[in-house]
Amino acid sequence: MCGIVGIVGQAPVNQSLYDALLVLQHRGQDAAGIVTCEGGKLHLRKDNGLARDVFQTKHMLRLRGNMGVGHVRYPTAGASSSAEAQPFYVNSPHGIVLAHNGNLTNAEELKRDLIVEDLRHLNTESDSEILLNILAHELQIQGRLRIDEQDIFRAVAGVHRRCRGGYAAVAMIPGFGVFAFRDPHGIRPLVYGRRETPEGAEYMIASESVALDTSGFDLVSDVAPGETVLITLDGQLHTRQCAANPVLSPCIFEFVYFARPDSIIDNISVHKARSRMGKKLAAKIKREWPNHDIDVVIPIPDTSRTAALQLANQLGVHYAEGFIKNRYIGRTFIMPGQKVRKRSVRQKLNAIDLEFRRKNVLLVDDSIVRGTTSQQIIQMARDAGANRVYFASAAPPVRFPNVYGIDMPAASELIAHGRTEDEVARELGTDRLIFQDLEDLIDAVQKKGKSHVDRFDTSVFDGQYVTGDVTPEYLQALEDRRNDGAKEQRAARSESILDLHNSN
Ligand SMILES: O=P(O)(O)OC[C@H]1O[C@H](OP(=O)(O)OP(=O)(O)O)[C@H](O)[C@@H]1O
Ligand SMILES: NC(=O)CC[C@H](N)C(=O)O
Ligand SMILES: [Mg+2]
Repeated sequence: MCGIVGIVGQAPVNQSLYDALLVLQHRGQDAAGIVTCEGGKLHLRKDNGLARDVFQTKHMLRLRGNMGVGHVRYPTAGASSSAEAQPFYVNSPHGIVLAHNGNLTNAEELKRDLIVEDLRHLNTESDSEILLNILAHELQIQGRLRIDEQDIFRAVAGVHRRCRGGYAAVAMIPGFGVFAFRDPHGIRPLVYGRRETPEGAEYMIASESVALDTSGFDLVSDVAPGETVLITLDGQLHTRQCAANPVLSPCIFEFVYFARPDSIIDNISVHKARSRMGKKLAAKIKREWPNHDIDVVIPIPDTSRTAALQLANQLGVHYAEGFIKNRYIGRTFIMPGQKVRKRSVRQKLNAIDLEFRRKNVLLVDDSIVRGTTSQQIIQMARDAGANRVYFASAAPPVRFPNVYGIDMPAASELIAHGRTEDEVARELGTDRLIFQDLEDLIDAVQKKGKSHVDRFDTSVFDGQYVTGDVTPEYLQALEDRRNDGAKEQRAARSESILDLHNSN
């Protein structure tokens, strides 16, 4: 997953872009970048690392201009080298900058077409560079010296015709404006908001509404699937549906894990969705295990807290924070490589023994993916003196790869792949394991049928991919290319940067 942001302001936007990236950091910890536009000139700073490390005062001072685009990266294609940090830039036509969240499923085919037919050069293995070049080509064939909003809408329509997969993107053209588009299934989230200033209105487009909140922008709307939202330099907003058959099917895993709880995605509060997941899980426990002997419910910080608290309330069981999280360690799931993920769980979480000693504990997590966290946490609970250690997951077992922007490329690395729930329980070493049912998860996110979203991408749970183009051969090739071993080998090769002048 990645976080993206774009702003058209009435004053310098560097600080607001930086602030937005800080609150979107949970979506990507590998690299960060900002491009601003000052008159006809673009200023770039991007590198590997967290936003707070990538942007020093000297960089911020150079990021001048009243519009700009920012990105925090969690790689799902190519390598994690700084050459693939975003935003990407392409010189022709007009100079385009782009930041992308998601993953294209027909990247290989597009790459071939770009090189052989569109005569374009690609310098990295990133699918985002492909997306940018498709956009550039579709704009180029409009053949206009002075572009207007119709040219942009036609170019994005071309992107939708050619690209498959998940893509929420923000782009910028010097002297023109910032525009954003969401794929025809709306798989990845994207919102925009408005802020009034004495000089006039300013707009921000971002992956999550929390970025708008913290910079004082009022949420206007989600970008609809297939829609383009364009803000010209003079502050005019234009929107247009650019896809032939848009069908909103957002990724349900955003609600389970990715998004911040204080965000609202497609009109659904992530916090409330997680609370309802806790309620549903409690109902399942009451139904299937009426005589349970749970003494205490303990969440695995951070993401599971909301669901765990509700679960405890519904069961009428004591809730305790038995694990303390080191606030200086980031999210472990989105770290690159299994070795660092494993080490980080232990550095990140430590048990308070007295909450465990001689008790039957129910540990609650939002999801079990590779099992890295749960396996270690169950052992830690035993070491802390727990009598029995039960485990509940607010999501169903993750059994299938994700192809739309979450780096779960290899089925063989998923602990529940090809295993029954009992086998997973044995593998994790828990005395009892309870998974949420998929219908209950959907119901929880859908506000019990009250939401306008009537379909989600639930592929990691049921193997049904909403774009309809994901074949077993594609999944096999993805697994071969991006399993942990292959990624390690790729990381060892250094890549060259061909880009705008990058401040250092
Ligand atoms: O089964 P696994 O492969 O371990 O993945 C699942 C775990 O990873 C995530 O936590 P993470 O530490 O990334 O972030 P959090 O602090 O937001 O919970 C998620 O919340 C689970 O705890
Ligand atoms: N997680 C994402 O959204 C990744 C975006 C893009 N596919 C990349 O690897 O940089
Ligand atoms: Mg977690």
